[in-house]
Amino acid sequence: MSIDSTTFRDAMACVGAAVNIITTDGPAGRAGFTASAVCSVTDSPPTLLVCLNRSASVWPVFSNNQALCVNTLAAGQESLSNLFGGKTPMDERFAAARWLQGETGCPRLADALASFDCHISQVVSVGTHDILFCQIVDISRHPTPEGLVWFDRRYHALPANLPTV
Ligand SMILES: NC(=O)C1=CN([C@@H]2O[C@H](COP(=O)(O)OP(=O)(O)OC[C@H]3O[C@@H](n4cnc5c(N)ncnc54)[C@H](O)[C@@H]3O)[C@@H](O)[C@H]2O)C=CC1
Ligand SMILES: Cc1cc2nc3c(=O)[nH]c(=O)nc-3n(C[C@H](O)[C@H](O)[C@H](O)COP(=O)(O)O)c2cc1C
Repeated sequence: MSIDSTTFRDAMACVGAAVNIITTDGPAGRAGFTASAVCSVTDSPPTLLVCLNRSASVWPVFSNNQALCVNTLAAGQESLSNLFGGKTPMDERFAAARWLQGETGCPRLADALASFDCHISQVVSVGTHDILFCQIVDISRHPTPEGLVWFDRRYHALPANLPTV
């Protein structure tokens, strides 16, 4: 059975995922984009993966810099996610938030739920996307996390503590 992309996307729309801003800086310059296709791979060595469409304007920058920071967004950062979700000039994207510099030199979002500073250790191309395997060199976390999930084509806030029933 062959599955068309609308059927695939409609099904994927009901698979909830965290929302992340992936940033980079280095010889090819600074860039960032929003990604929900982010996943833990292994804890030895600590590794995650990020799927990046090769047609995205940011692709050559990530491809050349070989380092990135995965900034997982918190509730309240929906507009920042939309800004990094495409079409907006890069300086405008970064002007909308406060950034620190990570160990790799990549921008770390000051108020992120968690930030994973990484070197890109391996790249595998599948269809339209590159899977970037990222070895983590530093992690920072927010003290009182309130999560954000992309589900059913919109954002949903997750409170820090669900009331007990
Ligand atoms: N993996 C990716 O490249 C993703 C891209 N997006 C893009 O963000 C925009 C808004 O997202 P939605 O309203 O959720 O759009 P949508 O209705 O096009 O997609 C629904 C779901 O399908 C998956 N998806 C969408 N485009 C994909 C792609 N090119 N390759 C692999 N999986 C894909 C994602 O899980 C997405 O949440 C769209 O333009 C979409 O293409 C969103 C999520 C993941
Ligand atoms: C919620 C959300 C999740 C996204 N997830 C991904 C993703 O996992 N991988 C990807 O390549 N693009 C993803 N995108 C689209 C990119 O953010 C967008 O293509 C990127 O900002 C590049 O756009 P540009 O070519 O206009 O710069 C997502 C967009 C949104 C709004």
